[in-house]
Amino acid sequence: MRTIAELEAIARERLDPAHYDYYAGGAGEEATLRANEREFHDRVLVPRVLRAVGKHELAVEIAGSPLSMPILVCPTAFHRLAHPDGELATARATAEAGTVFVCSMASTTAVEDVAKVADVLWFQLYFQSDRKFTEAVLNRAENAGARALVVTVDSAVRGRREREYRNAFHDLPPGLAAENMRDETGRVRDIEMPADLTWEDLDWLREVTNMPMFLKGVVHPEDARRAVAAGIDGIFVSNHGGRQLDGEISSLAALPEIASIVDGRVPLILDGGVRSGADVVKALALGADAVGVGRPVLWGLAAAGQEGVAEVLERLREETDTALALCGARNPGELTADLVR
Ligand SMILES: Cc1cc2nc3c(=O)[nH]c(=O)nc-3n(C[C@H](O)[C@H](O)[C@H](O)COP(=O)(O)O)c2cc1C
Ligand SMILES: CCCCC(=O)C(=O)O
Repeated sequence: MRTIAELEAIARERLDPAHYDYYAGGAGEEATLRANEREFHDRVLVPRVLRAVGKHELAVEIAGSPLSMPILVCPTAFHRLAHPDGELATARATAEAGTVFVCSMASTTAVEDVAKVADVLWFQLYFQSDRKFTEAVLNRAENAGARALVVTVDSAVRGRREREYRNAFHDLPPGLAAENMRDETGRVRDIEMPADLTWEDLDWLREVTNMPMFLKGVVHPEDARRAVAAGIDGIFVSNHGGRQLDGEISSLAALPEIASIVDGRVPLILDGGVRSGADVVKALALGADAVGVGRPVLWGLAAAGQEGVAEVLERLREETDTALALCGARNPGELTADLVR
């Protein structure tokens, strides 16, 4: 199995440089993008020994969805830029790995088609000010079989991504479209960033869907507290892979305080900078119930389609399995904060 770094190198050769930059890049000077990975390296594991870990397991359940391992695939836009099979390839590999695929609102394959090949499907939403349209998209996802809604809240406006400006990357190539943005006339709408979204709108969202609802992009402990009070079903502790607010706290650094405030009342998913099984174990030890991966999946997809995504997910599974046992834990729930310094 190739490493994630090897797959990224292949992806970089294969991709149009503007598309590689779109995937790889972050906002501003990319300080937060780098901090996400650095934060994992700056923390070390202090494993326990002699704990009879011969029978250990990785499966977890999050908001009623079964995951064969505490790793899910984050929503990322435009998979058909990476590979002609696009989201279908990613969803198939994720189903094979037995975990959750979060379909982006900005997928280049309609959520109904993704649902046909996915196993456990969640749907990510950018709230649109046209509520009728927003409700219609949610109905499409729910009717297709999505089992949870992930509302992205870290994107009141789009982050300033210098690589996109430099490459003048504004549009998808001909033939590709954000298929969930088609209205009843078949026209594809532009995706609006939800600048005026408030907690009250979340109440409305909960009325129009039965899916459990996650907030994605929370890093302030007070927002986590408020989310729990508002009856939210789970939180993605995330800075959008460093693509929104440059200078923002790394997601791993934000996690412990949020875990302490939430205190197990709702599941926490950490994303941003997860690149190895040791990273997964560190995040779980510091309070995450699962982690999400974004770019590694895109590198696998661009390098080798469905096979490449499968390679990334299997590598992360095997590394996590090894790291868990070497830390003296028999399941993700046995990973505790004292294992990380
Ligand atoms: C190319 C790309 C596109 C993304 N598109 C979305 C999106 O459509 N919706 C969303 O909520 N997050 C999106 N994200 C953020 C990811 O869901 C996730 O938070 C981030 O990639 C995690 O960091 P990592 O790439 O270091 O694993 C995107 C990230 C990347 C790299
Ligand atoms: C309009 C699509 C936005 C995708 C996104 O969230 C990202 O590029 O980070």
